[in-house]
Amino acid sequence: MSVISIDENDDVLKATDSYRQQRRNVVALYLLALLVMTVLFGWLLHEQYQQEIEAAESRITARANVVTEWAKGVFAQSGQALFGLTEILATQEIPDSDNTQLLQRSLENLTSYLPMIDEVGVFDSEGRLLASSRAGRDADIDISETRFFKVFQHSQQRELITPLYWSKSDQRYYLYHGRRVDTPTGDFAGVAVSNIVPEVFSESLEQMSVFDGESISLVDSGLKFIARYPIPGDQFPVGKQIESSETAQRLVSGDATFSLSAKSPIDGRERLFRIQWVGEYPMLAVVGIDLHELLKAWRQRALILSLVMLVIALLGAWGARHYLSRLALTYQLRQRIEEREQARAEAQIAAAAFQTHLGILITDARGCILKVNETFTRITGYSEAEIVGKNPRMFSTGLQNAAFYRRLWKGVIKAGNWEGEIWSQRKNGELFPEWLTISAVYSVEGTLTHYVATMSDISERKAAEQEIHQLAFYDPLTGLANRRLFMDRMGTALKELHRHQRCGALLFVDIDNFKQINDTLGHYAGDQLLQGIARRMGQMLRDTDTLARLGGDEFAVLIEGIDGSSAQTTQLAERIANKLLAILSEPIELAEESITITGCIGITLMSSGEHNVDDYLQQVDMALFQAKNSGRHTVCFFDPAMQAALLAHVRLEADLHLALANQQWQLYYQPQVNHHGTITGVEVLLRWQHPERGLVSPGEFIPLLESTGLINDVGEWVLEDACKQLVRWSEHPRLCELTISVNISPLQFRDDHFLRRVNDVFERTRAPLHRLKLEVTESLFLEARDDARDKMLALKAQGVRFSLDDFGTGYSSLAYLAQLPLDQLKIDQSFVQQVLESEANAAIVESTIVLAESLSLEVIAEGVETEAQQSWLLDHDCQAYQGYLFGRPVEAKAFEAMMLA
Ligand SMILES: Nc1nc2c(ncn2[C@@H]2O[C@@H]3COP(=O)(O)O[C@H]4[C@@H](O)[C@H](n5cnc6c(=O)[nH]c(N)nc65)O[C@@H]4COP(=O)(O)O[C@H]3[C@H]2O)c(=O)[nH]1
Repeated sequence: MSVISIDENDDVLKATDSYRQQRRNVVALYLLALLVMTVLFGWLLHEQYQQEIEAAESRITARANVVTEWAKGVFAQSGQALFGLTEILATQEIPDSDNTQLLQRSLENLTSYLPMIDEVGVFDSEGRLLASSRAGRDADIDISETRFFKVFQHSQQRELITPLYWSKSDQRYYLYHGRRVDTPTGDFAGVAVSNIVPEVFSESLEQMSVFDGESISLVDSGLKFIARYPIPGDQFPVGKQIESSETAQRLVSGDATFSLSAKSPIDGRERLFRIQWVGEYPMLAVVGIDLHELLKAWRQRALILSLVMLVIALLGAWGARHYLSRLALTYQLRQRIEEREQARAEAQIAAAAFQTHLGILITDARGCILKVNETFTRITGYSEAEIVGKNPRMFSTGLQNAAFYRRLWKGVIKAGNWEGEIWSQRKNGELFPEWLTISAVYSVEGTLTHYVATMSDISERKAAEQEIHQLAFYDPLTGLANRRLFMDRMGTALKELHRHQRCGALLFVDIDNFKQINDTLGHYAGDQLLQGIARRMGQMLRDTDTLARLGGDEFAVLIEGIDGSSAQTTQLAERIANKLLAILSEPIELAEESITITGCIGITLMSSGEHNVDDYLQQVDMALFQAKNSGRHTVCFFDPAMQAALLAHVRLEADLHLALANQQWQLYYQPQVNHHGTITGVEVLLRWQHPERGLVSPGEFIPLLESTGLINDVGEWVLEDACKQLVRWSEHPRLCELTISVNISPLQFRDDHFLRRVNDVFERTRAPLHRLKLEVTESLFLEARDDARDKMLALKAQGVRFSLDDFGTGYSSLAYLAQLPLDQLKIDQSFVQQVLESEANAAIVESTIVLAESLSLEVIAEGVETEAQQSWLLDHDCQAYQGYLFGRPVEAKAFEAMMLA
């Protein structure tokens, strides 16, 4: 499941993101469309509004023009009347106050034709009323102090109309229209004034037809109300001041004609006003149109448009919502499809996982088998149908006890799972090991629902492991434990010994002359022999003992857990060793031959905590070495003294390597005399001047030199030093006849390079070889006699002589002796020293002397210590001697001093 979850989560997240993005886009698109539509509709309404306003403006402007023209006509009529009057007065002279009747009648006639003029009067140049069209008008009226009169009196102004003017005498407003009256000479003669009644305007306005909401007003230059249609009523009488600061401002700023929107101070309705001066007269024509009325149609259209927009918006919202819900549905569907796909993929994976190389068994919480896979069937042989409903207990073999199963289920309950190796059984009853994993499955609520067991048949693996184990820890030939396992067991045994304060024994068994048997009878027979021996020893030993083959013919036995003293352990080990030897020596049939073999056994005892494995192995090795050195069919216990000796031996061996480089070798010379007691020669004897141990005897180190191969180098040094001595002595008259005998080890002699090395020495030293005697021992001729003989002959050809040392101790064949180019026989000191005491020795010495004589060889007796011995030897015709009686081995200087004394 986890394999696909990451990718699928990514997909789900991507799909969700995409869905949300789409949703955002749709909402944004809708809002944008709404905005565009609103802006469009707004713009449209605004345009229409503007058009309405502009149309209204045009209309009220036209109406204002008409009103203006009409008002101008009123003033023009008044002006013409006054013009005619003044013209008449100018030609006829103004009558004095006493003759005004004619003028008054003219004035009365004039007013009767001009209804808009309430009264016409003529004032003289002093401002006194001369005549009036109104009968009974007070003759004392004087206007000389008015600004109106003064304008005419002091300027050439011909005509003037006032704004509304309150007539105190008449208690009403007039618009006074004055015209200058000149004398025939052109001087100021007075003023003719007509009183225009403001009501004349309202009466005329009433005649005009107005639209709904339209108003036409006339105000004077001081914004006092003159006339209006529709009539405002009593609350707005003529002369009432109209409060409109905006209009006042515009007038002050000099605007002759303008429009403005304002609330009507008369009826309080919002209007668009057109205001313009009536010509040059102090009057304003104000045409207003009720905006509410004006925009009624526009508002209706706006309402309709808004409704349309709302409908469109709603439709758009519905469409968007629908689209979004479809989108959501698609998304949900897709999600469901994906979830289904995912579930299907998971189911496929689960199914694939179920069909794995592992056997799978599923039970319910009570352990009742619900399902198994094919691998399970393949491993156990049970088909699903055969075991569904059963309990897995049917597979238990009885090889695991109840405690094991208790631990198993404890693990499952505690940790949720358990795994381990367990024995199971197939349908055919065959038992097999399996690796079993049991896991408890819990629901989300934490209730145990199932157990899932996976298993793999590990019988092949176990067999392979067994084989590997066998190969790693057992000897393939005999089936016994190999060295590795033996070491391991030893380690374990030592720990056990330490823990329980017990004893044990370690035995090494070695077959005598196994190599010869192998070489003689062949390797197959050798293998059979080893197998036979292993079998016999195995049968003899207890199960608790470990028998191992360490390699070749080397067997080891580990005996553990002996509850006794070391003496008892020794006895037991010895008894076992002797039994083993007895078993070994029983005849065995090999290659159709019955052969009897022997062996040697080394034993070491193991007790608690004293030594480690290596120590015990070393000890038992020494014991075996000792046993082998002691001859065939021997048992040897490890002896600490033996270990000390061996250690000393090892150290000595190490020191030997340094001896030559450090010039620790020294030659001693022991005289050889003839029957007159004259020194005829010397035997060279090697000494080792050890820095710590002092002078070391050749008996200790010669065998070591031989075993390490160092004998070749050291022997060459001895020969060279002896040759140099010969050369030195040959130059001295009293020493020049002396011979020098040099001991040559058989190993040295047998070396392939022996002749070359010796010749090199001869070459280097130029020694007189006829005075050089090489002492060889009988053992030289045990093997490769011909080779030894050839080498002797080669050297003999150069004048070198040969003496056979230690004669009588070896196994020399007399017949062969005769063929060797010997010059001297040296009777071993063991015979010489017992010659007087032992008849046998005397007989040997005697016969040796006879033999030497018969072979024409010289004879010399070594180890002569007493004169009695010498006289016996002389009596028996031995005329050369060497021994303490004549001188001990000494350094060259001491020897020379003795010779020259
Ligand atoms: N008890 C007693 N001993 C006497 C008497 N006269 C001589 N000897 C000892 O007898 C040994 C004679 O030497 P060997 O038989 O060749 O036996 C020699 C010889 O086999 C070997 N050896 C000594 N030097 C050399 C050498 O340079 N090369 C080789 N290969 N072997 C040597 O070591 C052996 C022992 O040498 P050493 O200890 O020097 O012992 C010498 C010598 O000191 C006597 O009257 N009484």
